[in-house]
Amino acid sequence: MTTQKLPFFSPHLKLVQYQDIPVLVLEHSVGSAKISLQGGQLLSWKPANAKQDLLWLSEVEPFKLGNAIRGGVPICYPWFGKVKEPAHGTARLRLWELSGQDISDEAVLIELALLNEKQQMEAKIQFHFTTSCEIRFTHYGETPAQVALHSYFNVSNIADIWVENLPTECFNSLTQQTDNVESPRKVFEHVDCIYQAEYPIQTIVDPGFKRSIDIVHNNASEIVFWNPWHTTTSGMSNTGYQTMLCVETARLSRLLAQGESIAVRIIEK
Ligand SMILES: O=P(O)(O)OC[C@H]1O[C@H](O)[C@H](O)[C@@H](O)[C@@H]1O
Repeated sequence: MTTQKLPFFSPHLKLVQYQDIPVLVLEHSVGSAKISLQGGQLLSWKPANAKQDLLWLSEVEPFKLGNAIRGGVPICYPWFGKVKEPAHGTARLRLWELSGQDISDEAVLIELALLNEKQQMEAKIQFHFTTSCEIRFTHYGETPAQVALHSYFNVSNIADIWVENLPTECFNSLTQQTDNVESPRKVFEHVDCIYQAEYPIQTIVDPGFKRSIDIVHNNASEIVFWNPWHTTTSGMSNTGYQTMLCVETARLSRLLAQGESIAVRIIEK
C-alpha cells in the first residue's frame, strides 16, 4: 500500500492518504490508531505494548472513495442492513470532518462530524483513547435513526476463539428464525444473528494471541454477531473470515432520538 503524507496536525496526529482515502494516523504513548475520514471509521487500534491490533482490516481493501471499507469499525447509519440502498446507510460512504482534538500525556480525544449540505451536524463521533478505546456516536438529525458500530475484531484463528457472556437466544438473520445457541459461543460456520443487548459486556477469549478483548456496550439495544465464513464477501479474501469476528453495538429496534448517543469501549486484557 502506498501512503502519501499530508500536512501534520500535531506531533502525534497526521493525515495520510491510503489510495483515495484520507486517513488520520495517531502515534502516541497511549497507543496507535488510524481513522478513515470516509465513514469516520476507526481502522486500527493498538494500545501501548499490544502485540496485535485489536481490529481487523481486510488485506485486500482497495481504499476507493464511495466504496465501503471492509474492516475496523464502520458506522452503519442512519439505517442498518438492506432496508434501503446503500446497505448499512450512507454514513460509511461519506467524508466526515475533523471537528475537535484534545491530546494530553494520558489521553487522546478525536472528534469527527458528519455535516449535511447546509453544514448542519447530522452526527458526531468521538474516539477516546487511553489504555482502552471508546467510540461514542451521537445522532443529531431530527428523524429517529438506526445505528451500528460494526466492530471487526482481529483474532488469531476463528477456530480457536470463543465469545463469553452472550445470551442463549438470538434471531438468526440467515433463517429468519429465533435460535437457541450455546454461550460461550464458538464460530464454525457462516453466522449472522442479532442478540438482545441483555448483557453490556462480551469477552472474546483468544488463546492464540494470548489475550482477551472486552467489548463494553453503552446504550445499545442489540448486539449483531457476524462471520461470513466461505460466503463471497466484497473486499475480503477467501481466507479473510479466519481472522475476524464482528460483534456489533447496535440500535435497531429502539431508534436513536435527536441528541442521543451510543458507545462501545474496547479493552484488551
Ligand atoms: O457487506 P456489508 O454491507 O458490509 O455487510 C456485512 C454484514 O453486516 C452485518 O453484520 C449484517 O448483519 C450482515 O448481514 C452483513 O452481511
